[in-house]
Amino acid sequence: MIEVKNIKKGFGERTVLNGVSVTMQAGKCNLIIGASGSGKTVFMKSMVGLLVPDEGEICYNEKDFNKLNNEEKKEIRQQIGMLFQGSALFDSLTVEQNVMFPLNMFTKDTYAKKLKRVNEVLERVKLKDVNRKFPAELSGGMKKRVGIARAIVLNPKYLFVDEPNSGLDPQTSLVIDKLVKEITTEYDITTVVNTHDMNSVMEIGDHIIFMFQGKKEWEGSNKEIIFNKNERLNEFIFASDFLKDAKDMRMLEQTGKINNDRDMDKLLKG
Ligand SMILES: Nc1ncnc2c1ncn2[C@@H]1O[C@H](COP(=O)(O)OP(=O)(O)OP(=O)(O)O)[C@@H](O)[C@H]1O
Repeated sequence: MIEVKNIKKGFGERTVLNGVSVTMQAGKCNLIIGASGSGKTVFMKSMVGLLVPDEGEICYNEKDFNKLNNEEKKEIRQQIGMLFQGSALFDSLTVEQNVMFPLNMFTKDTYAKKLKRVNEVLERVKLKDVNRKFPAELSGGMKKRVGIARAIVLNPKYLFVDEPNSGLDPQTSLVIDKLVKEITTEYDITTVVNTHDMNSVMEIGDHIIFMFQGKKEWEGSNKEIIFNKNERLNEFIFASDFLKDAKDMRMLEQTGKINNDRDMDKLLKG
């Protein structure tokens, strides 16, 4: 369980996070949305311990991460998988070596055991015959899948994903979203995703946190977001492609019918 309690973080004069409190839902996809510069990345970096908040607590199982000793921090870190923007694979390492990297760092397993695990997770993300390839030889979507394989290789309890769809076409984005959602449910992971992508919000957003100027402005589910009455959130979502879907949903509510052939079942599924 991840509980964020009133965290504040600034750089010099600039306050970036201004008292954020939220509980990430266990075994669900928790999405952080908000305009560029609203503090999403700083928030995520604070949660994984890459940044130390000026005030407040980031609690894993009710213990403040920043008050743990090094050994205890290492234990939590081992339970955290991360998928960075752009996948952040090591260019000079093969796919197999990239995915094996966390196992080399955190385990003393034999090579054979590590290789077995690497192949298991590559299979899970539906990648075959890529062990010997280098990242430069892969498509953007394949790189993301390698990144996901690496993020789950240690069987994490927590998965942090920064902008999973950046640089991907809509079709590939959907595949990656689906994979993140499936893995979250299958392995009972608490997943936190930073995203700009409103399609992701509808597809995988079990719990959505809307950030505005360093504060949590709204939180709710992907069904609640459609009919929300928060002005700032509506301004944000109406500036995106989501507008069309949200308008359709409202019309459906008001008139009982929609004026185009969009797949409402798909939009409503949760
Ligand atoms: N290390 C740093 N030093 C100084 N300022 C920083 C630092 N990291 C982030 N900031 C500032 O904090 C603010 C929030 O940045 P952050 O990257 O969290 O935004 P974001 O919501 O993730 O934006 P985007 O969607 O564009 O990635 C920005 O104004 C940024 O310039």
